[in-house]
Amino acid sequence: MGSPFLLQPSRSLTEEAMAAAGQSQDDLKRIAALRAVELVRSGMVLGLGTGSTAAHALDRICDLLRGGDLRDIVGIPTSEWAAARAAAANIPLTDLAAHPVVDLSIDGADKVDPALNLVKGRGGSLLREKMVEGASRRFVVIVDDSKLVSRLGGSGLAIPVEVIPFGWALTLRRLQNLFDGTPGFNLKLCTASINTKASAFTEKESEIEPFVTDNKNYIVDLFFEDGIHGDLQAISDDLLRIIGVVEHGMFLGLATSVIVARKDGVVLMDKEAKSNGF
Ligand SMILES: O=C(CO)[C@H](O)[C@H](O)COP(=O)(O)O
Repeated sequence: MGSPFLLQPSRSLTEEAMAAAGQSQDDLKRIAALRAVELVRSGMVLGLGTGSTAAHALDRICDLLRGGDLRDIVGIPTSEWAAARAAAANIPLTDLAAHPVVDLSIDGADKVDPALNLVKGRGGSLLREKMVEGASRRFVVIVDDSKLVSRLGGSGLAIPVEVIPFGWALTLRRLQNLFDGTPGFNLKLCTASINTKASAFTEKESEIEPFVTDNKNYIVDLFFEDGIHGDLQAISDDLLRIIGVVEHGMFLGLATSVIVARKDGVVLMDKEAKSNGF
């Protein structure tokens, strides 16, 4: 996979660098989103991402529809949030049953490693995101450069795992067992309050209020002090083998390209140019 997915800038990088100078993180997210939306064509089936960066893409698509520059697109939302926002923007919605192949998905990420592997799902939408983006011909990730890491899972940022509520405490112990002996490993059930995390080993199942996903599941956050080491695909396989685990937030090999907005310009990466700009 190579140049077909490299985006051709509509403006020179120098001009873009000037525009980006002095911009806030949200401005950078918007710049990345606008570049991704340049790939959208009339008639496409679009995967609609979730989060503050994806919101900029949704807004831009809405503007293009309103101005008549885009026609006949349909969107598959990756969350209830995206569905509501797209509906408010008059983006016609569909689903994977009607459209099992998605032309283009555009979404943010929490972290991106040099191999274009991602951590996603801090908004709790990882399952639908992975289903829609995994069904996409192209999955374009939009980030500001704070999301770039040399290794997934470090810097206090968890890898979320979606689990079935039934017997969640047992599932959590199985997750603990999987990483027993891993230095700096910790895990917590994600609670409804965004700022508080319940320690699953010290509180009873009935006493905590878990965060509930769009699919009515819970999230267990996995923390690796120094990032996640080893064969990520093997770790993914091990996680998915645990009964009660539905999905996890490592998106391995799914991103076609990543658009990174930095203060000094925009870096476009695809699978062959993966070290560009890191
Ligand atoms: O995976 C996601 C939601 O489940 C988001 O794309 C990710 O959390 C990035 O969010 P933001 O664009 O707000 O920084």
